[in-house]
Amino acid sequence: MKESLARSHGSQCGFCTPGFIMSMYALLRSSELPPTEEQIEECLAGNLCRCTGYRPIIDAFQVFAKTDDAFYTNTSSSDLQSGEFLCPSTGKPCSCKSKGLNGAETCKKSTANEHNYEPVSYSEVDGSTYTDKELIFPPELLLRKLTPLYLNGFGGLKWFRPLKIQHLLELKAKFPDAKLVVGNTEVGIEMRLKRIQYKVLISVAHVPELNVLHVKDDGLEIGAAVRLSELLQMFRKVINERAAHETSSCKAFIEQIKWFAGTQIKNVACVGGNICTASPISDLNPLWMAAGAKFQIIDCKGNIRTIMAENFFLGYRKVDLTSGEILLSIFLPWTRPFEYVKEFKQAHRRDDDIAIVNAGMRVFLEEKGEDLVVSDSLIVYGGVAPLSLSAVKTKEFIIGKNWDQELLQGALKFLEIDIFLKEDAPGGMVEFRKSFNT
Ligand SMILES: NC(=O)C1=CN([C@@H]2O[C@H](COP(=O)(O)OP(=O)(O)OC[C@H]3O[C@@H](n4cnc5c(N)ncnc54)[C@H](O)[C@@H]3O)[C@@H](O)[C@H]2O)C=CC1
Ligand SMILES: O=c1[nH]c(=O)c2nc[nH]c2[nH]1
Repeated sequence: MKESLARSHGSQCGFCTPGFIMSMYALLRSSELPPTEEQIEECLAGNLCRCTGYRPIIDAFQVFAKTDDAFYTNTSSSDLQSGEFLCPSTGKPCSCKSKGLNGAETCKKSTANEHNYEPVSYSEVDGSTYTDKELIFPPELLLRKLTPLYLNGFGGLKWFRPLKIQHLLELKAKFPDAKLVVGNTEVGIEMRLKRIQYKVLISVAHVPELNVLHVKDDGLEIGAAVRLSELLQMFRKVINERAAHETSSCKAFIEQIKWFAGTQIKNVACVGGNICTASPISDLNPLWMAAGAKFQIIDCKGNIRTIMAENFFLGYRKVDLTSGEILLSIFLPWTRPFEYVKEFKQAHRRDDDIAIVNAGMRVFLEEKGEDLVVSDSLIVYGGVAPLSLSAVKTKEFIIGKNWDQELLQGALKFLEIDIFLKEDAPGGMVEFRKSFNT
């Protein structure tokens, strides 16, 4: 990997290089099959480079991708004699496949070779020529039995790691202002950069009730501590297994999680942390609201109440949770036939960037004679107010109307009323942001 990156001029100042290598290494080590080009791009999305640009870096790693060699030549794979190998660098049948990585005998016909560039073929780098494969992850760490933790830090800081919900609720009763933490992607920033001092921290990452991921008849139950990578995996699974009309929300979430953050962040950031932070530009909260999700909340005594996501967000980073309560789980209903959910995000850059404006939208249509009539809907915008904002008047306007161009033109007018940005609105770029709303 390092060699390929260097030969492709994918490293300049070198600062980002170890990160790129480790992301690629993690992908190769954890993939049973050669990764696709898309997976390679996805795994690098959390790494930033400010010197070379991404093209040479992507090029360097694409040699590890599973591709059909015939794409690069005029010869189709079916023209090849059985057992013949098509060299990815020359596009001609050759035997370079069987040679070693250090390359004395690798195919030398490439024109690129004149510039001392010898691309390595997948068979040489997928590890099949090595017998002693490295372990993906030390199994003893995976198998290690977790124990509850109680640690004391500087300045009287207390850190707890309960493993049972009952223990968590007892801690919450004893320390109502304790800060829960899972991925630490928000709390860490608050403590380090904003210098906020929390006296008591409770890691809820390993509480089983907060990690459930259940496929039910009417939807998906998602524990508040479920990491976004796990959720993404589950969404991908259910869209393959369930009727297409049921998973419109899941598809919208998949698309939005793609641009949420890099893999490293998605591996640790949890669903509940994103909801409870209630950031006005949260990428997922408009979707939970639009998709009709319900939140289950548990108090210190174990009482559970349910609230629609739509009613959970009260103001700037303010949610409907008392100090003794925590978010337990989220219920995402399957969509019905003629019910559609869509996501939207505009940022300065596609990968790894905070939204300027984002949205989640749902419409449920009913057949009335020849027409399709809007029976229910919810349109929610982020980045336009102190909280994820539901376009209430637009919803009222479109319900009961035929799904056509006239409805669209009328709805756009109501959106301008619902999503009103003052000239001095926090976040700036008012005209730019207005242009996305409609
Ligand atoms: N595109 C986006 O929208 C992105 C959002 N994020 C982050 O996603 C984060 C979520 O991930 P983590 O790192 O796990 O958050 P975290 O561990 O830093 O916790 C975030 C907040 O959620 C609270 N919290 C966590 N679980 C809770 C629960 N079950 N009940 C009540 N409150 C709870 C914590 O006390 C804390 O205030 C958000 O806080 C946000 O900053 C990160 C990257 C991109
Ligand atoms: O709502 C959020 N959106 C983001 O893009 C983000 N990045 C860090 N923390 C974040 N919170």
